[in-house]
Amino acid sequence: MARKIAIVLFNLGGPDDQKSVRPFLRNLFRDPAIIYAPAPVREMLAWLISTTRAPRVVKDYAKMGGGSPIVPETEKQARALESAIGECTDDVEARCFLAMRYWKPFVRDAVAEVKAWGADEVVLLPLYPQFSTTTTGSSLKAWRDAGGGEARTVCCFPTQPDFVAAHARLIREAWRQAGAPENVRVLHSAHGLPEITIKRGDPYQWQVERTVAAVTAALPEISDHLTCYQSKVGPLEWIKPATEDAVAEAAKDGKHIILSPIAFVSEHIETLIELDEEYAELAAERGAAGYTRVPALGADGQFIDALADLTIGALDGPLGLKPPEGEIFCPAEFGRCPCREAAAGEAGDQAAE
Ligand SMILES: C=CC1=C(C)c2cc3[nH]c(cc4nc(cc5[nH]c(cc1n2)c(C)c5CCC(=O)O)C(CCC(=O)O)=C4C)c(C)c3C=C
Ligand SMILES: [Fe+2]
Ligand SMILES: [Fe+2]
Repeated sequence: MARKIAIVLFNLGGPDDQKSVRPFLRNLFRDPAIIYAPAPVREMLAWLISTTRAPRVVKDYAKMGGGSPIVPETEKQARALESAIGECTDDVEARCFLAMRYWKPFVRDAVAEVKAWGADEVVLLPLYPQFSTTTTGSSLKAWRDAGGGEARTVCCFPTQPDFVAAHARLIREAWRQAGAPENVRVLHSAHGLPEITIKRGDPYQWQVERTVAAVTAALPEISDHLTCYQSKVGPLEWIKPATEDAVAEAAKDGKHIILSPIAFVSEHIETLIELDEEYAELAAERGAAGYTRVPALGADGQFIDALADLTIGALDGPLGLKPPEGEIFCPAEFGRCPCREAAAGEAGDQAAE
């Protein structure tokens, strides 16, 4: 009988209609991985921020048909990944389950569905290429808290070769479709984080830089690249440069901007509204020579191959968390990356043998 492999795809989730915008935001701001404050203060802040932010954000979701496309987009990735695994392995029945952190289908729903299906093996595959305590860390904790149990776990994949090649190809295609302008600057835009999160040892920014270095190396025909960070929320200092400032600066320098979402793997509010509307308008206002947005990876075949490779690699490995690509470890200052914990665990096991 074929081995039943459950692949759990984690992402942030998004409201599916107008009335779920506020509770979705409330779930997000209640997360201790997002707001570092004692529970009563956090609960109060979550209520306050979601109540005041929702009316503005509802309008943005309305432009996308009322809700976020993140679940339908992840469903497409899930079906494509099931086919890809089926093509490269015998005796395996692979099924993907969606586990969204702040809206339906929730992580606890995925735990129940995986159990009901009767999986022989479970692979946890966060759809966040770069590890952050605010995303992957929070999702894996939610999995444990919901009684998901130990499973083969992909930590992150910032330099997975097919992932990097897919990004480079989509950037090259976008540039050529824009007429291959010479005065081009590629802005690799990642979701930002508060500086305090990085100071506490979050490896996200370091990993984003590794992704951009690898993608840049695969694009020798374009020499001008910049990494920047978008979607700032709240009063804290966030990591810089802000994408907004990078767009304005590139426009001032007379550049054609190619904007690539380097840390998102599907289209959602922050690509369709922030990149396609807000920054496109800013670029036009400031007189940029052009503005071309590279699509998110979505169900791109080469990206799906990357996910299949990560899944098969995880199945070949031990239970628990597998360091990214087996060997890349974040520097010691980023102690909150679980790849360091996994490495420390293995070293301990070897010493005990
Ligand atoms: C303090 C707040 C936030 C941090 C830190 C943060 C990190 C972070 N988020 C993503 C990916 C996504 N975020 C999305 C929406 C979203 N994120 C925040 C706040 C923080 N994110 C908010 C308030 C929202 C909702 C929209 C809004 O009010 O502006 C989404 C998309 C959801 C959708 O509905 O389409 C994604 C995906 C990453 C990768 C990340 C850190 C690495
Ligand atoms: Fe976010
Ligand atoms: Fe790491």
